[in-house]
Amino acid sequence: MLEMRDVCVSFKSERQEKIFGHTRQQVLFDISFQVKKGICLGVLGESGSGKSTMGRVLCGLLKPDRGETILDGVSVYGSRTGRKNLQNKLSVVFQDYTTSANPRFRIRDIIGEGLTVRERREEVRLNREAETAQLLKLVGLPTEFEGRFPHELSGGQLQRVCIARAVACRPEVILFDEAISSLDAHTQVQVMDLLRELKEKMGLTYIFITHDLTSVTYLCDEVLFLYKGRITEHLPTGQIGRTKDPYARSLLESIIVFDTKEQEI
Ligand SMILES: Nc1ncnc2c1ncn2[C@@H]1O[C@H](COP(=O)(O)OP(=O)(O)OP(=O)(O)O)[C@@H](O)[C@H]1O
Repeated sequence: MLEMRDVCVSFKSERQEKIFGHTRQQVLFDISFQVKKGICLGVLGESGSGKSTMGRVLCGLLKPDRGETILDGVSVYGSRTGRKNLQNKLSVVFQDYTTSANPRFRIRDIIGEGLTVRERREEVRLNREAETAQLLKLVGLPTEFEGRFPHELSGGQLQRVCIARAVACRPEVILFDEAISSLDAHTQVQVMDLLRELKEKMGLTYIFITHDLTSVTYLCDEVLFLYKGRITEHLPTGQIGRTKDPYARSLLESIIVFDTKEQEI
């Protein structure tokens, strides 16, 4: 189980007052929630609400000012063991697949980064060729792609490679930060179907950060709303219509308006 307890984050503000020292802008306020194993938790909020900052705390990249992230009972920032535990169990897929895949690497080397993590953790030597072929198959890509460079793939195909890299180290949790946002609608659905399938097959837990309500309803079991750095609601996706969160309400209303117009046509 993954948990955040009373997490607060602030950044140094640009408007520093020399006489009184640095001023800080707080972006996360007492964030607490739990994600059970096998659940896909959607984190939804408007731009600047703190979603990516929360993601960075979750994946070990940003130590909070206060509070804790706990994975399977071990505090992530409390000790080196905590960070190792996180590195062994959590993978990340970012939005920008073009920069998160080294353009000079062939696809087999990109997937190989994930295999290296597994080799180190399990202290084994893997048959990389066979593993790469298996992973490409798993994400629905032809095995011949292993010799290609990133620019020789479409955006959707490259994001599948990034997903293959993320699952290559056999994680328990995958954090997706706007991972499908820059894909076209059709490819988004294909990638979400793939994510669903992988989750079932591998018993994975997902944290799915997005500003898109539709993808949350398609993929997530639970949804957490962030508004100006605070959690305003955490509820099962099936109950999303009951939300009182202002951002969620505005999103829901915009969808209803869209449906009405469609009917008028
Ligand atoms: N390294 C940083 N230094 C200073 N301020 C930061 C830093 N990272 C984020 N912020 C600020 O924290 C706030 C939250 O940013 P964050 O990227 O977490 O929002 P978000 O909800 O992910 O937005 P978006 O959907 O646009 O990516 C913003 O006001 C941002 O300017």
